[in-house]
Amino acid sequence: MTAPPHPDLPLLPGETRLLRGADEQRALGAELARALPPGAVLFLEGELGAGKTTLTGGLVGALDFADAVTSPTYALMHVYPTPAGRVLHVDAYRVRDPQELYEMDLEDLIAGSRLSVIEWGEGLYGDYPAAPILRLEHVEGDPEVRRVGRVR
Ligand SMILES: Nc1ncnc2c1ncn2[C@@H]1O[C@H](COP(=O)(O)OP(=O)(O)OP(=O)(O)O)[C@@H](O)[C@H]1O
Repeated sequence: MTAPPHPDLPLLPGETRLLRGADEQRALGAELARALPPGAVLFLEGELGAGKTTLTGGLVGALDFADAVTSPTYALMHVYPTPAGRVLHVDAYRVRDPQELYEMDLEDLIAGSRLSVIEWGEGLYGDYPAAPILRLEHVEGDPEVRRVGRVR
């Protein structure tokens, strides 16, 4: 939790990228997977269809996990056992009480994972100050593009 911010990420804080098509979205996920160290957390914010699952698919794929990645919306958490270590994919959107996350022993799960991707985890931003936050957005007038910005 006291890890320094990650200097080698493809996006700097405040920077934004336009990604055309799911392949570019996956490619950013792959870059992030390579840059983030073991135990790191990546926070994602983005409406329905903004590309969170696609980006996570690229991230997990870069760690040599070939199976399909699906949205964790109905499961709260998916666990992908990649050869590089476990990747957690958590959707905290419907978790109103942060206590619920603590009761899952999330902190220990995160510490023992290669990477943890947490959607809508603002209740945890303070606990993981070094973790980057990405905001994924649709681009008005162009359904073939997504905007990805690093908020922190
Ligand atoms: N950069 C991009 N450009 C164009 N289309 C994209 C891009 N990234 C993802 N998509 C497409 O957008 C659709 C929704 O993507 P995805 O399922 O990843 O969104 P999501 O944020 O996970 O949505 P949900 O909240 O429903 O789980 C998919 O068809 C995907 O191929």
